[in-house]
Amino acid sequence: MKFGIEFVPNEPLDEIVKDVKLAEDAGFEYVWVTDHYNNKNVYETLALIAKETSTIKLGPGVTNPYVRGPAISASAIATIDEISDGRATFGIGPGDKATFDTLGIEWTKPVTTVKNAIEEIKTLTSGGSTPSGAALQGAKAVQEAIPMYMGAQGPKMLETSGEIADGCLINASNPKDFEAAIPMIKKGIDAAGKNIADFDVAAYTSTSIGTDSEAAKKAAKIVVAFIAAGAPPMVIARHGLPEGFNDKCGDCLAKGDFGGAIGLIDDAALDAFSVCGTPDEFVPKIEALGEMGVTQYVAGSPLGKNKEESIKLLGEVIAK
Ligand SMILES: C[C@H](OP(=O)(O)OC[C@@H](O)[C@@H](O)[C@@H](O)Cn1c2nc(=O)[nH]c(=O)c-2cc2ccc(O)cc21)C(=O)N[C@@H](CCC(=O)N[C@@H](CCC(=O)O)C(=O)O)C(=O)O
Repeated sequence: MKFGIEFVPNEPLDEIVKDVKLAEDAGFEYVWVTDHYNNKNVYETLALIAKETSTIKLGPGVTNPYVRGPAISASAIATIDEISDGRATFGIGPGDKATFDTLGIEWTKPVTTVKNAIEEIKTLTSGGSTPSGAALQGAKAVQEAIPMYMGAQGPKMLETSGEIADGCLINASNPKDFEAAIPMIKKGIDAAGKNIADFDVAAYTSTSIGTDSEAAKKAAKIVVAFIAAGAPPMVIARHGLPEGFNDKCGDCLAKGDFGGAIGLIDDAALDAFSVCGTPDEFVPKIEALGEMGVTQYVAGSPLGKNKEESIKLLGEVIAK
Protein backbone atom coordinates (compact mmCIF):
# COMPACT_ATOMS: atom_id res chain seq x y z
CA MET A 1 0.00 0.00 0.00
CA LYS A 2 1.35 3.47 -0.89
CA PHE A 3 0.51 6.36 1.42
CA GLY A 4 -0.45 9.89 0.41
CA ILE A 5 -1.63 12.90 2.34
CA GLU A 6 -3.97 15.71 1.37
CA PHE A 7 -3.48 19.37 2.21
CA VAL A 8 -6.03 22.11 1.67
CA PRO A 9 -4.21 25.45 1.05
CA ASN A 10 -6.40 27.49 3.35
CA GLU A 11 -3.86 27.88 6.16
CA PRO A 12 -0.47 29.65 6.41
CA LEU A 13 1.79 28.23 3.68
CA ASP A 14 4.79 27.84 5.98
CA GLU A 15 2.56 25.63 8.21
CA ILE A 16 1.67 23.46 5.22
CA VAL A 17 5.31 23.14 4.14
CA LYS A 18 6.32 22.22 7.71
CA ASP A 19 3.61 19.53 7.86
CA VAL A 20 4.54 18.15 4.43
CA LYS A 21 8.17 17.80 5.53
CA LEU A 22 6.91 15.95 8.64
CA ALA A 23 4.86 13.70 6.34
CA GLU A 24 7.87 13.06 4.09
CA ASP A 25 9.95 12.10 7.14
CA ALA A 26 7.07 9.87 8.36
CA GLY A 27 7.24 7.85 5.13
CA PHE A 28 4.45 9.32 2.99
CA GLU A 29 5.15 8.91 -0.75
CA TYR A 30 2.60 11.43 -2.13
CA VAL A 31 1.25 14.83 -1.17
CA TRP A 32 -1.92 16.02 -2.92
CA VAL A 33 -2.92 19.68 -2.71
CA THR A 34 -6.59 20.49 -3.33
CA ASP A 35 -7.59 23.15 -5.84
CA HIS A 36 -10.53 25.44 -5.08
CA TYR A 37 -10.64 29.00 -6.46
CA ASN A 38 -11.32 30.49 -3.03
CA ASN A 39 -8.22 28.94 -1.40
CA LYS A 40 -4.53 29.78 -1.96
CA ASN A 41 -3.16 28.92 -5.38
CA VAL A 42 -2.42 25.22 -5.77
CA TYR A 43 0.70 25.65 -7.94
CA GLU A 44 2.36 28.27 -5.79
CA THR A 45 1.73 26.02 -2.79
CA LEU A 46 3.23 23.05 -4.66
CA ALA A 47 6.26 25.11 -5.69
CA LEU A 48 7.05 25.91 -2.06
CA ILE A 49 6.61 22.24 -1.11
CA ALA A 50 8.83 21.16 -4.02
CA LYS A 51 11.64 23.49 -2.91
CA GLU A 52 11.53 22.25 0.70
CA THR A 53 11.22 18.48 0.14
CA SER A 54 13.36 15.87 -1.59
CA THR A 55 11.52 12.56 -2.06
CA ILE A 56 7.75 12.99 -1.73
CA LYS A 57 5.81 13.09 -5.01
CA LEU A 58 3.48 16.07 -5.33
CA GLY A 59 0.64 17.41 -7.42
CA PRO A 60 -2.81 18.94 -7.51
CA GLY A 61 -5.42 16.62 -5.98
CA VAL A 62 -7.35 17.67 -7.99
CA THR A 63 -7.51 20.59 -10.37
CA ASN A 64 -10.06 20.89 -13.18
CA PRO A 65 -9.98 21.83 -16.89
CA TYR A 66 -12.41 24.74 -16.54
CA VAL A 67 -10.58 27.32 -14.42
CA ARG A 68 -7.32 26.78 -16.29
CA GLY A 69 -7.02 25.55 -19.87
CA PRO A 70 -4.92 22.41 -20.46
CA ALA A 71 -1.93 24.35 -21.84
CA ILE A 72 -1.77 26.51 -18.69
CA SER A 73 -1.99 23.41 -16.49
CA ALA A 74 0.70 21.71 -18.60
CA SER A 75 3.05 24.66 -18.15
CA ALA A 76 2.32 24.76 -14.40
CA ILE A 77 2.92 21.05 -13.76
CA ALA A 78 6.03 20.99 -16.00
CA THR A 79 7.39 23.82 -13.85
CA ILE A 80 6.63 21.89 -10.63
CA ASP A 81 8.33 18.88 -12.20
CA GLU A 82 11.47 20.94 -12.83
CA ILE A 83 11.49 22.52 -9.34
CA SER A 84 10.99 19.09 -7.71
CA ASP A 85 13.52 17.35 -9.99
CA GLY A 86 11.01 14.96 -11.52
CA ARG A 87 8.57 14.32 -8.60
CA ALA A 88 5.40 15.87 -10.12
CA THR A 89 2.12 13.98 -10.34
CA PHE A 90 -1.07 15.46 -11.76
CA GLY A 91 -4.64 15.04 -10.49
CA ILE A 92 -7.56 16.47 -12.46
CA GLY A 93 -11.32 16.08 -12.02
CA PRO A 94 -14.49 17.67 -13.37
CA GLY A 95 -14.94 20.09 -10.47
CA ASP A 96 -18.48 20.85 -9.42
CA LYS A 97 -21.32 22.81 -11.00
CA ALA A 98 -21.98 25.05 -7.99
CA THR A 99 -18.43 26.43 -8.12
CA PHE A 100 -18.58 27.11 -11.85
CA ASP A 101 -21.99 28.79 -11.52
CA THR A 102 -20.39 31.10 -8.94
CA LEU A 103 -17.52 31.80 -11.32
CA GLY A 104 -19.78 32.25 -14.33
CA ILE A 105 -18.03 29.40 -16.12
CA GLU A 106 -20.10 27.10 -18.33
CA TRP A 107 -19.70 23.52 -17.10
CA THR A 108 -20.43 21.18 -19.97
CA LYS A 109 -19.55 17.61 -20.95
CA PRO A 110 -17.33 16.98 -17.91
CA VAL A 111 -16.16 13.52 -18.96
CA THR A 112 -15.16 14.63 -22.46
CA THR A 113 -13.59 17.84 -21.18
CA VAL A 114 -11.44 16.05 -18.58
CA LYS A 115 -10.46 13.37 -21.09
CA ASN A 116 -9.40 15.92 -23.73
CA ALA A 117 -7.52 17.92 -21.11
CA ILE A 118 -5.51 14.88 -20.00
CA GLU A 119 -4.62 13.98 -23.59
CA GLU A 120 -3.49 17.56 -24.30
CA ILE A 121 -1.46 17.83 -21.07
CA LYS A 122 0.23 14.50 -21.78
CA THR A 123 1.15 15.73 -25.29
CA LEU A 124 2.45 19.09 -24.14
CA THR A 125 4.44 17.91 -21.12
CA SER A 126 6.16 15.25 -23.21
CA GLY A 127 7.38 17.85 -25.70
CA GLY A 128 4.68 17.48 -28.37
CA SER A 129 2.31 20.03 -29.87
CA THR A 130 -1.48 20.03 -30.06
CA PRO A 131 -3.49 20.02 -33.32
CA SER A 132 -4.05 23.78 -32.82
CA GLY A 133 -0.26 24.27 -32.60
CA ALA A 134 0.20 24.82 -28.84
CA ALA A 135 3.59 23.67 -27.53
CA LEU A 136 5.65 24.23 -24.38
CA GLN A 137 8.89 26.00 -25.18
CA GLY A 138 10.29 27.68 -22.04
CA ALA A 139 8.47 25.31 -19.66
CA LYS A 140 10.95 22.43 -19.97
CA ALA A 141 9.28 19.33 -21.39
CA VAL A 142 9.66 16.64 -18.78
CA GLN A 143 11.99 13.69 -19.17
CA GLU A 144 9.70 11.08 -17.60
CA ALA A 145 5.97 11.25 -18.31
CA ILE A 146 4.14 12.85 -15.40
CA PRO A 147 1.64 10.36 -13.90
CA MET A 148 -1.95 11.42 -14.65
CA TYR A 149 -4.63 10.79 -12.00
CA MET A 150 -8.35 11.56 -12.21
CA GLY A 151 -10.56 12.64 -9.33
CA ALA A 152 -13.58 10.47 -10.06
CA GLN A 153 -16.69 9.07 -8.46
CA GLY A 154 -19.34 8.67 -11.17
CA PRO A 155 -19.44 5.51 -13.35
CA LYS A 156 -18.39 7.22 -16.59
CA MET A 157 -15.64 9.22 -14.92
CA LEU A 158 -14.32 6.07 -13.24
CA GLU A 159 -14.37 4.12 -16.49
CA THR A 160 -12.60 6.97 -18.30
CA SER A 161 -9.91 7.06 -15.59
CA GLY A 162 -9.20 3.37 -16.25
CA GLU A 163 -9.05 4.05 -19.97
CA ILE A 164 -6.70 7.06 -20.11
CA ALA A 165 -5.13 7.75 -16.70
CA ASP A 166 -2.42 6.15 -14.54
CA GLY A 167 -4.57 6.27 -11.42
CA CYS A 168 -7.61 7.77 -9.82
CA LEU A 169 -8.35 9.52 -6.56
CA ILE A 170 -11.73 8.43 -5.23
CA ASN A 171 -13.34 10.45 -2.43
CA ALA A 172 -14.29 7.41 -0.35
CA SER A 173 -13.18 5.70 2.87
CA ASN A 174 -15.09 2.43 2.99
CA PRO A 175 -14.36 -0.91 1.20
CA LYS A 176 -17.98 -1.04 -0.05
CA ASP A 177 -17.34 2.05 -2.21
CA PHE A 178 -14.35 0.39 -3.87
CA GLU A 179 -16.25 -2.83 -4.37
CA ALA A 180 -18.59 -0.71 -6.51
CA ALA A 181 -15.96 1.54 -8.15
CA ILE A 182 -13.21 -0.87 -9.19
CA PRO A 183 -15.27 -2.86 -11.74
CA MET A 184 -16.08 0.47 -13.46
CA ILE A 185 -12.39 1.41 -13.58
CA LYS A 186 -11.56 -2.09 -14.81
CA LYS A 187 -14.03 -1.65 -17.70
CA GLY A 188 -11.96 1.29 -18.94
CA ILE A 189 -8.65 -0.51 -18.33
CA ASP A 190 -9.82 -3.54 -20.30
CA ALA A 191 -11.15 -1.36 -23.15
CA ALA A 192 -7.70 0.27 -23.40
CA GLY A 193 -5.92 -3.11 -23.26
CA LYS A 194 -4.09 -2.02 -20.11
CA ASN A 195 -3.27 -3.97 -16.93
CA ILE A 196 -4.91 -3.06 -13.60
CA ALA A 197 -1.61 -3.89 -11.90
CA ASP A 198 -0.22 -0.71 -13.51
CA PHE A 199 -3.08 1.42 -12.21
CA ASP A 200 -3.09 3.24 -8.85
CA VAL A 201 -6.47 3.18 -7.07
CA ALA A 202 -6.22 5.85 -4.39
CA ALA A 203 -8.69 6.04 -1.52
CA TYR A 204 -8.95 9.76 -0.84
CA THR A 205 -10.30 9.34 2.66
CA SER A 206 -11.48 11.44 5.56
CA THR A 207 -8.93 10.44 8.18
CA SER A 208 -8.87 11.06 11.92
CA ILE A 209 -6.21 9.32 14.02
CA GLY A 210 -5.22 9.82 17.67
CA THR A 211 -4.11 7.98 20.79
CA ASP A 212 -7.70 8.39 22.10
CA SER A 213 -10.20 6.67 19.82
CA GLU A 214 -13.27 8.63 20.94
CA ALA A 215 -11.46 11.96 20.54
CA ALA A 216 -10.35 10.96 17.04
CA LYS A 217 -13.92 10.06 16.10
CA LYS A 218 -15.22 13.34 17.53
CA ALA A 219 -12.74 15.31 15.43
CA ALA A 220 -14.04 13.65 12.23
CA LYS A 221 -17.76 14.21 12.81
CA ILE A 222 -18.18 17.65 11.21
CA VAL A 223 -16.20 16.61 8.10
CA VAL A 224 -18.27 13.43 7.82
CA ALA A 225 -21.47 15.49 8.13
CA PHE A 226 -20.42 17.51 5.05
CA ILE A 227 -19.47 14.36 3.13
CA ALA A 228 -22.74 12.66 4.07
CA ALA A 229 -24.70 15.75 3.02
CA GLY A 230 -23.12 15.55 -0.45
CA ALA A 231 -23.57 11.80 -0.82
CA PRO A 232 -26.15 10.62 -3.40
CA PRO A 233 -29.03 8.45 -2.10
CA MET A 234 -27.43 5.37 -3.70
CA VAL A 235 -24.35 5.76 -1.48
CA ILE A 236 -26.48 6.36 1.63
CA ALA A 237 -28.32 3.10 0.87
CA ARG A 238 -25.03 1.27 0.12
CA HIS A 239 -23.90 1.98 3.68
CA GLY A 240 -27.21 1.02 5.24
CA LEU A 241 -27.87 4.53 6.52
CA PRO A 242 -31.48 5.69 6.85
CA GLU A 243 -33.11 7.11 3.70
CA GLY A 244 -32.84 10.91 3.70
CA PHE A 245 -29.82 10.87 6.03
CA ASN A 246 -27.92 13.04 3.52
CA ASP A 247 -30.74 15.61 3.45
CA LYS A 248 -30.97 15.72 7.25
CA CYS A 249 -27.23 16.46 7.44
CA GLY A 250 -27.57 18.99 4.63
CA ASP A 251 -30.49 20.77 6.30
CA CYS A 252 -28.55 21.18 9.57
CA LEU A 253 -25.48 22.47 7.76
CA ALA A 254 -27.49 24.87 5.59
CA LYS A 255 -28.98 26.40 8.77
CA GLY A 256 -25.51 26.64 10.35
CA ASP A 257 -26.62 24.10 12.98
CA PHE A 258 -23.23 22.36 13.14
CA GLY A 259 -24.07 20.89 16.58
CA GLY A 260 -27.17 19.31 15.11
CA ALA A 261 -25.22 17.93 12.15
CA ILE A 262 -22.52 16.50 14.43
CA GLY A 263 -25.26 14.97 16.59
CA LEU A 264 -26.46 12.98 13.58
CA ILE A 265 -23.04 11.34 12.99
CA ASP A 266 -22.95 7.99 14.75
CA ASP A 267 -20.43 5.14 14.38
CA ALA A 268 -22.23 3.79 11.31
CA ALA A 269 -21.88 7.15 9.53
CA LEU A 270 -18.25 7.49 10.68
CA ASP A 271 -17.50 4.01 9.34
CA ALA A 272 -19.20 4.80 6.04
CA PHE A 273 -17.43 8.06 5.31
CA SER A 274 -14.14 8.09 7.25
CA VAL A 275 -11.32 6.07 8.80
CA CYS A 276 -11.02 6.93 12.49
CA GLY A 277 -9.33 5.66 15.63
CA THR A 278 -5.97 4.74 17.10
CA PRO A 279 -3.04 3.41 15.02
CA ASP A 280 -3.97 -0.16 16.03
CA GLU A 281 -7.55 0.44 14.86
CA PHE A 282 -6.28 1.85 11.56
CA VAL A 283 -4.33 -1.22 10.46
CA PRO A 284 -7.28 -3.60 9.81
CA LYS A 285 -9.29 -0.78 8.18
CA ILE A 286 -6.48 -0.01 5.71
CA GLU A 287 -5.93 -3.74 5.12
CA ALA A 288 -9.65 -4.09 4.27
CA LEU A 289 -9.28 -1.30 1.69
CA GLY A 290 -6.24 -3.07 0.26
CA GLU A 291 -8.15 -6.34 -0.02
CA MET A 292 -10.78 -4.44 -2.08
CA GLY A 293 -8.08 -3.28 -4.55
CA VAL A 294 -7.01 0.07 -3.10
CA THR A 295 -3.29 0.66 -3.78
CA GLN A 296 -2.82 4.13 -2.26
CA TYR A 297 -4.28 5.34 1.03
CA VAL A 298 -4.56 9.15 1.01
CA ALA A 299 -5.03 10.65 4.47
CA GLY A 300 -7.49 13.51 4.00
CA SER A 301 -9.00 16.09 6.35
CA PRO A 302 -9.18 16.47 9.29
CA LEU A 303 -6.22 14.04 10.03
CA GLY A 304 -7.11 14.26 13.74
CA LYS A 305 -7.34 16.64 16.70
CA ASN A 306 -3.68 17.62 16.35
CA LYS A 307 -2.19 17.57 12.84
CA GLU A 308 1.45 17.08 13.84
CA GLU A 309 0.60 14.24 16.25
CA SER A 310 -1.65 12.66 13.60
CA ILE A 311 1.09 12.74 10.94
CA LYS A 312 3.50 11.03 13.37
CA LEU A 313 0.87 8.40 14.32
CA LEU A 314 0.14 7.75 10.62
CA GLY A 315 3.90 7.24 10.26
CA GLU A 316 3.55 4.41 12.81
CA VAL A 317 0.77 2.89 10.68
CA ILE A 318 2.92 3.19 7.52
CA ALA A 319 5.76 1.44 9.31
CA LYS A 320 3.54 -1.53 10.37
C1 LIG B 1 -19.22 15.02 -13.42
C2 LIG B 1 -19.46 14.00 -12.35
O1 LIG B 1 -18.25 13.24 -12.19
P1 LIG B 1 -17.79 12.74 -10.74
O2 LIG B 1 -16.61 11.90 -10.84
O3 LIG B 1 -18.97 12.17 -10.03
O4 LIG B 1 -17.38 14.14 -10.06
C3 LIG B 1 -17.43 14.25 -8.68
C4 LIG B 1 -16.05 14.69 -8.20
O5 LIG B 1 -15.11 13.71 -8.54
C5 LIG B 1 -15.63 16.02 -8.78
O6 LIG B 1 -16.52 17.02 -8.39
C6 LIG B 1 -14.19 16.36 -8.32
O7 LIG B 1 -13.74 17.49 -9.02
C7 LIG B 1 -14.24 16.62 -6.81
N1 LIG B 1 -12.85 16.77 -6.24
C8 LIG B 1 -12.31 18.02 -6.17
N2 LIG B 1 -12.94 19.07 -6.75
C9 LIG B 1 -12.39 20.32 -6.71
O8 LIG B 1 -12.96 21.24 -7.26
N3 LIG B 1 -11.20 20.55 -6.06
C10 LIG B 1 -10.51 19.54 -5.46
O9 LIG B 1 -9.43 19.78 -4.93
C11 LIG B 1 -11.06 18.21 -5.50
C12 LIG B 1 -10.41 17.11 -4.95
C13 LIG B 1 -10.92 15.82 -5.14
C14 LIG B 1 -10.21 14.69 -4.72
C15 LIG B 1 -10.71 13.43 -4.95
C16 LIG B 1 -11.94 13.27 -5.60
O10 LIG B 1 -12.44 12.04 -5.85
C17 LIG B 1 -12.67 14.38 -6.03
C18 LIG B 1 -12.17 15.66 -5.80
C19 LIG B 1 -20.61 13.09 -12.79
O11 LIG B 1 -21.75 13.40 -12.60
N4 LIG B 1 -20.24 12.02 -13.47
C20 LIG B 1 -21.24 11.08 -13.97
C21 LIG B 1 -22.00 11.65 -15.18
C22 LIG B 1 -21.04 12.14 -16.22
C23 LIG B 1 -21.76 12.97 -17.29
O12 LIG B 1 -22.05 14.11 -17.07
N5 LIG B 1 -22.04 12.37 -18.45
C24 LIG B 1 -22.68 13.11 -19.51
C25 LIG B 1 -21.64 13.87 -20.31
C26 LIG B 1 -20.60 12.95 -20.90
C27 LIG B 1 -19.43 13.75 -21.46
O13 LIG B 1 -18.88 14.58 -20.72
O14 LIG B 1 -19.05 13.52 -22.62
C28 LIG B 1 -23.39 12.12 -20.36
O15 LIG B 1 -23.22 10.93 -20.09
O16 LIG B 1 -24.10 12.61 -21.23
C29 LIG B 1 -20.46 9.82 -14.36
O17 LIG B 1 -19.23 9.81 -14.22
O18 LIG B 1 -21.12 8.84 -14.76
